[in-house]
Amino acid sequence: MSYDIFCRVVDNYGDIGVCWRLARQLADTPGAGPLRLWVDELRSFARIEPRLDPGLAAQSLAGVEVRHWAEPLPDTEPHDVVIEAFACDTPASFVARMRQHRSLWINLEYLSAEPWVEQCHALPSLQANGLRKAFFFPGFTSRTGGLLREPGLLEERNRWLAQPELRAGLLRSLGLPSLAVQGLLDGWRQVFLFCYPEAPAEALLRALARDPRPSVVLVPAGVRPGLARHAAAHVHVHEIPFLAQTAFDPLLWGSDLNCVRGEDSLVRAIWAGRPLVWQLYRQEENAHLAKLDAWLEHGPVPDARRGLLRAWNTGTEDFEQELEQALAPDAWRQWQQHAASWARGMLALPELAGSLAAFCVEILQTG
Ligand SMILES: Cc1cn([C@H]2C[C@H](O)[C@@H](COP(=O)(O)OP(=O)(O)O[C@H]3O[C@@H](C)[C@H](O)[C@@H](O)[C@H]3O)O2)c(=O)[nH]c1=O
Repeated sequence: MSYDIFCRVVDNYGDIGVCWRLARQLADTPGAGPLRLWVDELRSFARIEPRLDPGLAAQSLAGVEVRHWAEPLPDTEPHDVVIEAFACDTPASFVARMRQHRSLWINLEYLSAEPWVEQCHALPSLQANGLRKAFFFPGFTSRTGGLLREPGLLEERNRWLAQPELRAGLLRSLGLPSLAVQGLLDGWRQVFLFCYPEAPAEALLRALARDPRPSVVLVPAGVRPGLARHAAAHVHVHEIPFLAQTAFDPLLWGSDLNCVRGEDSLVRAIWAGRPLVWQLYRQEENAHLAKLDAWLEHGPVPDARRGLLRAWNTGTEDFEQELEQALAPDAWRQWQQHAASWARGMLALPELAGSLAAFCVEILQTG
C-alpha cells in the first residue's frame, strides 16, 4: 500500500511534527510501498529535521519522498491512500487524479480526548465525486485511532535510562555549564519547559525557588526569551538548542517534570512516563479548556493536580501555589507513580500508524 500525505504548516511545529513522525512510521510498516510527504513550508520542517534541505522541491529522507507542496502541483500519479492532515485541503488537480486511480482519501484529525471523537472516528465522509473518504481520529481510548508510538520505544527509553553516562552526554551537548550538569546528575530537579507565551512561566520559577531541591529549567531556543532574568539562587534557567525530532525524546526521558504543548510533544511526554504539564493550543471561545477538562477525565494526573493544569492553561498566578503543593515530597511521589502507571495503561491503546494502515487495508480490500 502506497501513501501520499499532505501537510500544511499552519503555525508552530505540530502539524509537520505529527506528519513527519507518522510518515516515517508508515514507511516502516511491513508491506508499505512508496510514501510521499507533501509539505507547503519546508523551513519549519528543517527546524525539526536538520537533514532536510529546504531549498529542494523533492528529496528522499528516512524512506520518505519529501515534496515541496507548491501549486500548481506537477502532474503526479496519486498513491493508494491519500492522507489529508488536519483538513488541509488536498489540491483539486490531485483530487481529480485520485478519482482515476481510485485512491482512498483519509482525513486525519487533531488529537482530542473529547467523548464525541469515538463517534466520529472512522466514519465515512460522503463525496459527490464518488471518492471514498473517511475520518481518522487519534485519541485516548480503544475506540479511536490511538496514539503514535514507534515499535520498541519504551524498551529504548529504559535502556537509555539505565545508562546515566548517556544523560550526562546529552546535558553536556546542550551547552549546560558543568555545575548544572553535575547538579542534575547528583539529583537536582530537571524541568523541561516547552510552552506558549501565555504560560505563567515566572510563577513556575517562583514555586521552584521555594522548593529546597535545586532545579535546572531547560527552555528550547526562542520559546521563552528573557526568562533567565527571573532565575533565583537555586533555580537555574538555560536556553538549549532546538533538537532534531529524532533526538528529542531523551530530553523528556531525563526530565523530572515535562511542560509540553500542542499535540506531538504531549504524546512524547506521555511515553516518558514522568509528571507532565500540558498547555493546549489556544482556541476561540476557550474551546481548548473544554478539551483540557475532557483529557483530565481520563486521569492523566492525580485529582489534586487538576487545578495546576487548569492554572497553567488559563495563565493564572494560582499556578505558583498549585506547583508548590505538588512539589511537596509526598505529593510529588504520588504524581510520579500516577504518571508512570497512567502511561503504562496507555500502552493498551491502538498504535496510530498501525491502526491507520490496518483501517486502510480493510477499506481497500472490501472495495
Ligand atoms: C522543542 C522541540 C520540539 N520538537 C518537535 C516535537 C514536535 O514534533 C514539535 C512540536 O509540536 P507540538 O508539540 O505539537 O507543539 P506546537 O505548539 O509546536 O504545535 C502546535 O501547532 C498547532 C498549529 C496545532 O494546532 C497544535 O495542536 C500543535 O500541534 O516539535 C523538536 O523536534 N525539537 C525540539 O527541540
